[in-house]
Amino acid sequence: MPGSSSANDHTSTTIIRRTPPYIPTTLETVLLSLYPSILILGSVFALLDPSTRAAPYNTTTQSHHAPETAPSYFAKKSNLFNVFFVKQGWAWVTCSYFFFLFTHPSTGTPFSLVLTRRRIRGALRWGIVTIWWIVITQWFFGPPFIDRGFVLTGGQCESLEAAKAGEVDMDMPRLFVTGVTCKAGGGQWRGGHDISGHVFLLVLGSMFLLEEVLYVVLRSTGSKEERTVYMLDGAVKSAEVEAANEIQYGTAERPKMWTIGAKVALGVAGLSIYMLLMTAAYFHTWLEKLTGLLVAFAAIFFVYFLPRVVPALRGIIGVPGI
Ligand SMILES: CCCCCCCCCCCCCCCC(=O)SCCNC(=O)CCNC(=O)[C@H](O)C(C)(C)COP(=O)(O)O
Ligand SMILES: Nc1ncnc2c1ncn2[C@@H]1O[C@H](COP(=O)(O)O)[C@@H](OP(=O)(O)O)[C@H]1O
Repeated sequence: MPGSSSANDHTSTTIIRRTPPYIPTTLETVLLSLYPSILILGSVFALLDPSTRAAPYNTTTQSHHAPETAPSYFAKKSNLFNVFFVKQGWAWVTCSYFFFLFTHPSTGTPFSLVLTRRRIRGALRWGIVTIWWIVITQWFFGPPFIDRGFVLTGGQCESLEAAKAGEVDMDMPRLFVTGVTCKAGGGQWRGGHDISGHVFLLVLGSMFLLEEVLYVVLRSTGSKEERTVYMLDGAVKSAEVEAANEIQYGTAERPKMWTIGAKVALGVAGLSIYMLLMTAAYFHTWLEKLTGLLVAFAAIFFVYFLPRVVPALRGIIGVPGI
């Protein structure tokens, strides 16, 4: 019967009611509410903090006007965390994840390049979120989704100097230019809805790392955090029923689960969450932050929730730690 599973003994039948797979676990509920809370916290801070309110704000670039008048170090685009961490964000997520994947004892022999089932499935999940990151921020058969959305909602590249001099047809940039090439050419990217690329990348990258690392570590420390899945016959079971054969360790010889790889990945996720707070406080409108969040959550839903409901997808990309 969907929604339950039963265990028999000689005298009675115990019905175990399991939470449906599409309902987030306690950990996921905490994570899913953490992100909107951070965005609200940062935005409310910007509304209330006197120095942030007083600092001139440029609605075209969605940032504080000039570095000299920025209300904090983190309100400057040139801050080192932005330049070396967020602007290279996917490289940090990728490197820390593969370091974790190839050094954690639960996925295979640490520091060996042997491709176990868990490693292959982990790499596939990374591949899907990476394709999503590319489509949204880098390239989607031409300009990425963020730039296409900007143009579709009425935005364009305004190159005032060149237009004044009669050197450009103002309709051409509207069709062909991306946000990056527009700004690099001295134009102003204005008029449309600019989904926050920072919010998108920071939410996607950190939630990906947390989903991948926390379940592996919690599972191996015997946590009660249970994920459920639909089986092919519609029964709801614990995801554990599909766990790959693994070595059973005695208590004394159990390998360390909080490995350096797990700590580095959680460090990257933690710094991403801090930078998300800074982005929420000093950049973008409420709506741009919200759309960045929703576009990131779409991939998280596909990779971590849908496989629990669709066995065929789970058979390909699996569930972290299983
Ligand atoms: C079914 C699964 C199939 C699996 C196959 C998947 C194959 C995918 C291969 C693709 C290779 C990608 C390799 C990725 C490695 C890297 O990360 S290298 C690139 C590093 N670059 C970054 O990290 C840039 C991050 N920055 C941004 O995205 C943007 O600057 C921004 C933060 C979104 C802000 O944008 P602005 O325009 O500056 O506002
Ligand atoms: N936390 C942060 N720290 C510094 N700059 C940030 C930031 N969040 C956003 N920005 C800047 O605000 C602009 C819009 O960001 P996004 O659309 O990616 O959210 C980008 O400017 P540039 O494109 O001029 O670098 C980006 O660098």
